[in-house]
Amino acid sequence: MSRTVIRNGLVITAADELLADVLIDGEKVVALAAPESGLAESFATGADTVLDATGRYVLPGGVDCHTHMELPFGGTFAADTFETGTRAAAWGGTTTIVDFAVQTPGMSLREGLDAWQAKADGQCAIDYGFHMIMGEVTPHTLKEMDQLVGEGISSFKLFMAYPGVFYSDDGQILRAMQKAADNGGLIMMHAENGIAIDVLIEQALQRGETDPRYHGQVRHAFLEAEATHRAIQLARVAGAPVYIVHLSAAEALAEVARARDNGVNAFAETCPQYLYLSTEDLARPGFEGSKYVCSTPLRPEQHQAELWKGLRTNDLSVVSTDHCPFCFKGQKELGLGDFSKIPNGLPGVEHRMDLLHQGVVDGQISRKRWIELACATPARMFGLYPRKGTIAPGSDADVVIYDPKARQTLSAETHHMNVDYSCYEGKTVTGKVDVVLSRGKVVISENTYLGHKGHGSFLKRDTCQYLV
Ligand SMILES: NC(=O)NCCC(=O)O
Ligand SMILES: [Zn+2]
Ligand SMILES: [Zn+2]
Repeated sequence: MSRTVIRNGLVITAADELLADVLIDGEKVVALAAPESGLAESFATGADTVLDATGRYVLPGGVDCHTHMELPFGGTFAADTFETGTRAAAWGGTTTIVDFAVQTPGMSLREGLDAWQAKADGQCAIDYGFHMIMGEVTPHTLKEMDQLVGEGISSFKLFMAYPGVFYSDDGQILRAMQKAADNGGLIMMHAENGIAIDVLIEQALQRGETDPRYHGQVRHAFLEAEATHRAIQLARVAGAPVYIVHLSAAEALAEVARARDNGVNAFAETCPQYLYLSTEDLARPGFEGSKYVCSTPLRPEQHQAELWKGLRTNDLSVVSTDHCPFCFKGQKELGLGDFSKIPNGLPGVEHRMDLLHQGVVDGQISRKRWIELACATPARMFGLYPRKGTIAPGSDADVVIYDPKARQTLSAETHHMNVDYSCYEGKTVTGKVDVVLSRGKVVISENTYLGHKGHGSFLKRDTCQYLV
């Protein structure tokens, strides 16, 4: 078993900031020691690796609880495999992902889960877990939910959008929520009124409105708010918690805030794209806007201030990426002449820690809140805490040494995601990952990837640890 010491850094967790040495034995953190205590020196005599973090932050590895490696969508597949996507995550200081296994209608949850386990097994650079997308709510799949919770797949995504693909109606949603209330599962909701959106898509296309910007117009903020409200009320009736994914509209946030003010276990995440990008990007000339097509869609810029506020008040509890990359060439281009055929999703798994840190630099959130949103709360929400999401004795040694002063310019030329464009091309941010450890192993150092596929292990998760 190898020993590692990280010396003299500012250790930041959701709860504390302290100058400390971090002592790691094998895959686990064993202690945090005051630099003047002498503990690190004696530990270091037997240590294989001593890392100096002077002037830098020492952070828990990021937990990205919403990614889609290899997701089939609109006749194509998300361009990152588990190998390339988890490697890119590591480059950006994320050491855990929770991806979505997919149950295709007509198949069982088990078949879907087995297929996704096979895609990920032996491929990942960092640890990974799975949520289950329920393509169909039937008596059989409802029963399977119990088994999956017991196997560490303790969260289930349902869709109020995409009729004919993943869509569940209110009765199906209620049944799944009742089941979750019983077995401790957490229902994750894609909250958009897909039936109404499909009418608006048809009408827009009939008017000849085919450009990417119309994707944002038909997926109206009111239809996100309406679905969010409905999901929360259904959850209340079922007596289950609900987690709204990829929230982008201020109106939807208001629904979550209102429910939370009334003590409801309603939670929501947003994503960096909604904090930094807008309908202006969807309206870029030519077909450039297709690079920004995702659902829920980007909103007008004024929504961003509301989302940052939600992150401060905890009406938004998590920042995930919803990483779902499609190349511009050959994939986004499937929607040339018809915005509804553009595969939905943006690349982002590599940049979440940096883009949120930019929120610290800009005075939007504190350093501890940064770690709470990106590491601790996602770990708690999805049953991984304190193994993941913090630096404490007994935690996995998933640790990032972060330079808060370094400047970097984001670009497709330099990113590691398997996609031919960057949503943030040319954007300069302050802060950069220096060193990343995954379960005690250095996987990124001196601008070099030192990890390997297969290092990442499957995480059997507990149920949600975040209920009020
Ligand atoms: N969000 C998105 O546009 N694509 C990924 C699938 C989903 O999360 O709905
Ligand atoms: Zn979704
Ligand atoms: Zn998603």
